[in-house]
Formats: sequence, structure tokens, C-alpha cells
Amino acid sequence: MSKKIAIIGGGNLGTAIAEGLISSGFIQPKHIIITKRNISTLQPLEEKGVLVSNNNAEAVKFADWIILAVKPFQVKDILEQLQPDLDAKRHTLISVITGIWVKDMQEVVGEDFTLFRAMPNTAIAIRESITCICKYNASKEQEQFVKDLFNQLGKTVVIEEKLMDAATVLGACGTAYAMRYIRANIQGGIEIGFDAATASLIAAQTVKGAAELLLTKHTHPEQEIDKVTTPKGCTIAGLNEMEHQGFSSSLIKGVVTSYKKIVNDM
Ligand SMILES: NC(=O)C1=CN([C@@H]2O[C@H](COP(=O)(O)OP(=O)(O)OC[C@H]3O[C@@H](n4cnc5c(N)ncnc54)[C@H](OP(=O)(O)O)[C@@H]3O)[C@@H](O)[C@H]2O)C=CC1
Ligand SMILES: O=C(O)[C@@H]1CCC=N1
Repeated sequence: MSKKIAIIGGGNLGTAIAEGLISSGFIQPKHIIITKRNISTLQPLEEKGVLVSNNNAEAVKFADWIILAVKPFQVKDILEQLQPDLDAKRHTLISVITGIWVKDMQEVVGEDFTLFRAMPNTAIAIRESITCICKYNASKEQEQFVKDLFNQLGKTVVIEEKLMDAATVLGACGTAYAMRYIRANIQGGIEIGFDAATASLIAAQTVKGAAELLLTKHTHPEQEIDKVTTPKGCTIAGLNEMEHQGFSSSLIKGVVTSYKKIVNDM
């Protein structure tokens, strides 16, 4: 199976995917083409051997796997422009675009194409994404290729398309939520005595370690919390104060608000 990949939309996510694919060795840089209108920002990728272009048609002619990574409001026009160069027997479309459903793409390209939706996050650049994938009209080989591709870039889970908006919130927006949590810890850490760089290191590594505990031991967070909370100790005092201030509630409300934003806007 040919591995040539086009990434249409070399922005935050598109370039992160390219960087991750190169560093994984899954594909040679010369077998990736990445496009955007202003290609000057793609110079670092070009220096690594990736083909860059402002011509989407050229990219589609080059590749068999087309990753769509433009903004949601741009995809319809772009697919319409690409229609003459798209071939359902050759091309497989993989959209990472929020809120664009398989049926939305089919309205432009028809029902013959194999379509995937994939929802990664920006940690894909360092191959630590979680990528939720759903498929339409895909053979076992095509599904395996897409899973192999994203497994190089972190972990994958195949889900039903109806969960794709929820996957966007928990997996993709989740990176930003985690950053805010870490930032708040840094702010607190500075107030209790650390310089910013040391507070950042301690806060980030602590969150990484906590996540690794769950991923390696498959425990529930509350089991791990029980191991940290000494009776009458400082951890439970701080945790309870956070809850009195609405910590869990604010996070849950934020997740649901992000979800409603996708569902209501699209
Ligand atoms: N950022 C994230 O964490 C995540 C984003 N997503 C989804 O991925 C998609 C991209 O997001 P993100 O990377 O953040 O957005 P960006 O705005 O950073 O990237 C979109 C890119 O598309 C390019 N573009 C615009 N028009 C065209 C065109 N006609 N042909 C080719 N390229 C074009 C833009 O560059 P130029 O203006 O130079 O053309 C821009 O660099 C969105 O749909 C988003 O919902 C999904 C999961 C996570
Ligand atoms: O905020 C957004 O709309 C996109 C979707 C997921 C991450 N960023």
C-alpha cells in the first residue's frame, strides 16, 4: 500500500502531524506534502525534506492519503476545488476537522470515497497524542493503515462517529484544560516559594507522573488519591478546599460548555 500522504492545511495541527510522522520514521519526509496559502511558515518542515506547496491540487495528485486539517468553515470550498482531482479508487480522505461529519464531506465528494475522521491533539508533534478515529466505507487494510499511522503518534481508539464531538472535547480541548491546570499549579508554586522555572518543572513532571500511574496501573484516580492523602494531612485539606471552591464542578461545566459549543455551532 502506497504511503504518500498529503496534509491539506499546514497550521498548528497539520504541522504537528507532519513533525510526528517524520520523527517516528513511519514515512520518509519526501513522501509527505503539506499545503497552505502562505508557505513561509512551513520552511522548518521543508528543511527536513517535506514537500511544501500552496497548490492543493498538486498535493492530491502526489498522494494517496489526504489528511484534511483546515478550519471547519474552509473544508467545503476546498473539497469542491479538489473534486476534479479526487479519485475514490485511489484517494482515502482523513479529516481531523472539528464538527465536520462524514455526511458533510459526502455532500461534496459523493458516497464512493473511503472516509476517516480522526481527532488527535497537539501532543501529536511529540508522538503523545490520543487520537479517536471513526471510519466510513473502509477495508480492514485501510483501517489498519490509519490506526498504524496514528499509533506512531501516540495512542488510538476507534469510536462511533456520534462520539466524535465528545472526543474533540475530552482529547483535543483536553490539552488546553491540562495546561491551565498546570499553569495554576505554577502560579501557586511561585507564591509558596519556587522560581517560575523550577515550579514549571515540578508541576509538569508531577502531572506526567500522575497520568503515567493511571495508564500503566489502570487504576481509578481516586485509588491513587487515597495513597497520597494522609489522614488530617495537607493533601486532603487542599483537595477539600479546591472542591469547596468548585474545582471538579468547574471542570465538568467547562467540558460540557465546550461540547455544547461544537454541537450548537456546527
Ligand atoms: N489545534 C488543535 O489542537 C486541534 C485542531 N483540530 C482541528 O484541526 C483543524 C486545524 O486546526 P489548527 O491547525 O489549529 O488551525 P490552523 O488555523 O492553525 O491551521 C489551518 C491551516 O489551514 C491553512 N489553510 C487555510 N486555507 C487553506 C487552503 N485553501 N488550502 C490549504 N491550506 C489552507 C491555513 O494557512 P494559510 O492561511 O497560510 O493558508 C492554516 O495554517 C481545525 O479544523 C480544528 O478544528 C482538531 C484537533 C485538535
Ligand atoms: O478549539 C477548537 O475549536 C479546536 C478543536 C479542538 C481543539 N481546538
